[in-house]
Amino acid sequence: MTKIEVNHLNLYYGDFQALIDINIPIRKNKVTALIGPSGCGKSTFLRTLNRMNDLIDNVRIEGEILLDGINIYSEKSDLIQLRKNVGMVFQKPNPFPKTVYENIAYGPKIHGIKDKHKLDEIVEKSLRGAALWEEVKNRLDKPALGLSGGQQQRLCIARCLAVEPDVLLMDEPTSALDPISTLKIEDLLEDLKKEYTIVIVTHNMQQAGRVSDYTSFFLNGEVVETDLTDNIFSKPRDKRTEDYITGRFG
Ligand SMILES: Nc1ncnc2c1ncn2[C@@H]1O[C@H](COP(=O)(O)OP(=O)(O)OP(=O)(O)O)[C@@H](O)[C@H]1O
Repeated sequence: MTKIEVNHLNLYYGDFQALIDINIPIRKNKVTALIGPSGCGKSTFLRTLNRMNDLIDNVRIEGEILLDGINIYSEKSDLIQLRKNVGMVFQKPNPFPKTVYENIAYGPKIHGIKDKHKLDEIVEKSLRGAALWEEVKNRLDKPALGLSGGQQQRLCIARCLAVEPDVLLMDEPTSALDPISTLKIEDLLEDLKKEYTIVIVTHNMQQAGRVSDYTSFFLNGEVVETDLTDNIFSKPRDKRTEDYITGRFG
């Protein structure tokens, strides 16, 4: 089942066209990896999925992105609701300079939840969802910035989960982490996709192979091909994909 359908998406930074006629179906409860050489538009594309590019000057977008069949770029689209439904985790963990608890409770509070008991529940559930609860349950009132990098990144995932999104966007979420923390996040993705639809940008080909069900290969602002990850890695249809995954360029 398709969760997000991208139709004829073009994106321009001023005169420069960074995305060219992108068409990708993003399947519900699957992990879709976006791969491709530096500067080919992966992050730009990821940001179109929750309209983060709206925050950048001089960006123009054509085409449509349907989330559950509704165009997120239509005038009627509710941006606050969209960013709640489509959460984002960045390359570098970016917890707020607050306690572990406050990092998670912040979003639900903004969305109107005030009851302490309910907030406690959300904090525990979100931290469990991000496989972090056991490590932090005794230090909820301690600064989040005192956690290790890998813990901080799982905290950022928990912070997304706290507002009950449907989709998680991850922009190279493990590139700043050590191998063990990376493995923890990769394992976590396997669990998270039971409830969420996940789109992940990764430079790491092995990681794409390990964690994703589908892969889209980007090159110079275009999608060369999208297929089951197994097919992309074992029998790509396009020569350029083959050259990239076998390390001939990029
Ligand atoms: N805010 C911006 N203003 C102008 N051009 C931009 C902006 N952000 C990105 N670009 C350009 O758009 C193109 C795509 O960039 P993007 O960051 O999406 O690529 P990427 O595939 O994610 O790269 P990387 O793997 O290095 O992160 C690049 O040529 C980049 O220079």
